[in-house]
Amino acid sequence: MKYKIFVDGQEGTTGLKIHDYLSGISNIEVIKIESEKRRDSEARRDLINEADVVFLCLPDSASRDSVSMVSNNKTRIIDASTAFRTNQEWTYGLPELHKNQRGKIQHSSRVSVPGCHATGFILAIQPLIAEGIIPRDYPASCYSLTGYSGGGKGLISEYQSSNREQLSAPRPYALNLNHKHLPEMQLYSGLHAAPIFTPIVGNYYQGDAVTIPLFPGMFLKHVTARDIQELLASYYEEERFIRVMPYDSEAYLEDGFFNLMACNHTNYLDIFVFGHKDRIVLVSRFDNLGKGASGAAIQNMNIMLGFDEGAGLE
Ligand SMILES: NC(=O)C1=CN([C@@H]2O[C@H](COP(=O)(O)OP(=O)(O)OC[C@H]3O[C@@H](n4cnc5c(N)ncnc54)[C@H](OP(=O)(O)O)[C@@H]3O)[C@@H](O)[C@H]2O)C=CC1
Ligand SMILES: CC(=O)N[C@@H](CCC(=O)OP(=O)(O)O)C(=O)O
Repeated sequence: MKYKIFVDGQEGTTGLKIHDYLSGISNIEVIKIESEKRRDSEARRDLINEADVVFLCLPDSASRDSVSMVSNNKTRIIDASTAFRTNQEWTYGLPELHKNQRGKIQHSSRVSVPGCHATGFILAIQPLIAEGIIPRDYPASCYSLTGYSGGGKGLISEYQSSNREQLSAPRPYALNLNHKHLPEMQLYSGLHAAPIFTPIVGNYYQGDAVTIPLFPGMFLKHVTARDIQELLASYYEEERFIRVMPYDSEAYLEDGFFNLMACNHTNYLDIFVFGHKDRIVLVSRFDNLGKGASGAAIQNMNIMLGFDEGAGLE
């Protein structure tokens, strides 16, 4: 039997990339909406209820509308928006989070795809909190360097159609310190308070690196950067898409600089541990359109339908 798959938001950045991935997967039938009807509620309602799995690649409010259109017990939803990420009736689609998270995703009919920056932050810091190294009341902070495709069609068109000089330099944003990923960063990392998070968008299409500075003097146990690398490597040893890089900071730099784009066009997330016994920096590197969005959405579908987890992704 072929599973019917519908992508609501099929002509957006995330939706188009999901279609690319779906074209490499067997045992599915992709059902599409006529282009001119893609915002027509009745046409969307019909396809949503016909499909076995629906990807929502929409703004939050449109995602909520689509979920309210489901009128059967069969349709399973994978939502790329922020709308349901901390909703306890939904499953957070980060299979590597805990040993039992993959099983929850497999049996869930409502799965929320994590935000790109949140993915990088949580995967790097959560094991250290769970292992009792970083205290839950640690005053965490992080910044993220991201390509402009993370901002969807609007930001892509701004970068590609304008020659305003200020777009050539990296631009910090969310300086109100209320970025929409903070609630999920706090909830799934296990921290008591959200981190101070300042993302920075650069004049390149895709690729994201989340950097977390840490002071070992504030930890609950005496550990060095090398110990942290060993702990993370062991925590993610069996994970196919999480690669914890060996501790040897200089080896990862190209002429002294870090390459933000080395995970592009893959579903990998690489974790680096830099530093020593006094100062540590964790860096998560990934493709914001891969493990940060569409790749993660496909990985969740594969788990939910019992497919090979890497189907279409490798
Ligand atoms: N880009 C990224 O890296 C990531 C994006 N996300 C999330 O995924 C979701 C989609 O983002 P992205 O693909 O980047 O956004 P885009 O702006 O590129 O695409 C949004 C899509 O939603 C459609 N849409 C907008 N409003 C409505 C509406 N009222 N009814 C029906 N369709 C509507 C648009 O239709 P139309 O074709 O007519 O414009 C378009 O296809 C967002 O929630 C975003 O936060 C998550 C992780 C990363
Ligand atoms: C450059 C840019 O604007 N990036 C987006 C992140 C996109 C993403 O992962 O987040 P959502 O799934 O929550 O949309 C931002 O920082 O808001």
